Amino acid sequence: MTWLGIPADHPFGVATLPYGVFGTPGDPHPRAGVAVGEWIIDLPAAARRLAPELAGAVAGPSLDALLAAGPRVWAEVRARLTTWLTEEVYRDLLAHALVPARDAIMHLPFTVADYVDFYASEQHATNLGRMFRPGQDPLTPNWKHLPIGYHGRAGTVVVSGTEVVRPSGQRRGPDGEITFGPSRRLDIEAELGFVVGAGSTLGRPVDMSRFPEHVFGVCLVNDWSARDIQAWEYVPLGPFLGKSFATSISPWIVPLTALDHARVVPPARTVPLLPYLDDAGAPPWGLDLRLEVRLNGHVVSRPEFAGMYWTGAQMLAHMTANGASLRTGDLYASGTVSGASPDQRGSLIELCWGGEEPVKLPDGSVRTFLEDGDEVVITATAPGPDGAVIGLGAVGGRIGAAR
Ligand SMILES: O=C(O)/C=C/C(=O)CC(=O)CC(=O)O
Ligand SMILES: [Ca+2]
Ligand SMILES: [Mg+2]
Repeated sequence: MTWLGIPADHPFGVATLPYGVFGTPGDPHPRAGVAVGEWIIDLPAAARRLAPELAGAVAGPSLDALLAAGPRVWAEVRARLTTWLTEEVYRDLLAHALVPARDAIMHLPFTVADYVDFYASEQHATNLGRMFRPGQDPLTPNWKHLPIGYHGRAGTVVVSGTEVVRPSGQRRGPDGEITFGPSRRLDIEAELGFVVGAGSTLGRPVDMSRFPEHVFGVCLVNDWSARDIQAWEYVPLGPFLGKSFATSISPWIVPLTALDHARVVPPARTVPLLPYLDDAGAPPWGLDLRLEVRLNGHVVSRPEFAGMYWTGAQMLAHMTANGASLRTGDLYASGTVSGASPDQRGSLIELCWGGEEPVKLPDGSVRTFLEDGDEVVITATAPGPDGAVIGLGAVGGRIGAAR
């Protein structure tokens, strides 16, 4: 219980304590904050007064120093925050560092080093395979042997709320004609992002068991995708301009430790895995996260992360299996979270089946792909201790007309 008087089921209760970077109209300089209820704890201000030895780790205009500080410092900061919020003696001492969340302007929380996107949902991969590669096996032969991924564009990762300008590019029309112009099949992908804190040494693979030592936390990701540009350009080297124009992330990074109660055993593996990916009997890293995707305020999908075939720990091990090193600020996303039922699909191309089955919204409007002015918001929650709800906040973005 906290003296702040937050309802037990608040998604940003004391069991969550996510980290972000904020400014206020009165004090716009970006600084680290922790969301709790309807408040943000100004982390540098709190540390200066209550924990000067931690001030260096939470200083600066981003979370970069905290990410780099490593798991011992992450645990220490979180323990202090919990003490400050639950022990009455800190009420007056912390008061100066509390800022109303409604006043905050949120910034990109960390410097994105590399950005990798995986493809970990069997249902999504199957659905896309059917649409993009009709007549072939929807799952490629490698799919159950390794978590497929590609390197995306770190420099165009943007914070929730940033306008997404409709991309232009080459596309092939139904008659085979090649034209250049604004995408006509602009889509979303609802994903979970893993934020790397502590880096690793070049040449040394990172074992699955080291996942919590390197991954600081998670955020929500919308991997905006121009399906017409993608379909024409991606053979044989994979996604390029169809996805690099913008990738939105939620402003609050939920620490991995806040998801302890959400850990579940991932789906049964139907193909034997090589030792570096074999997680049978290992501490499970499936995550019971419930996502919601809203288009112009209407829920269009409720994907469940627990059904993802590959876990964040396996993705980390695979990403470094060749000796590639991790850097502070690396972001890797799960791939689109899609479930087995049609109302659990994490992209519009699946929800409208390539345009054949338009989605009807309760306000009478109909969508296949995104129109200018459309707004997409993805939220998620997970179970916490003692019935608490762990919120991941939201990632939202509105489509602006092509420039
Ligand atoms: O199957 C394909 O050719 C394409 C798949 C995607 O566009 C999905 C992608 O970015 C990975 C993912 O989000 O699962
Ligand atoms: Ca994706
Ligand atoms: Mg993208």
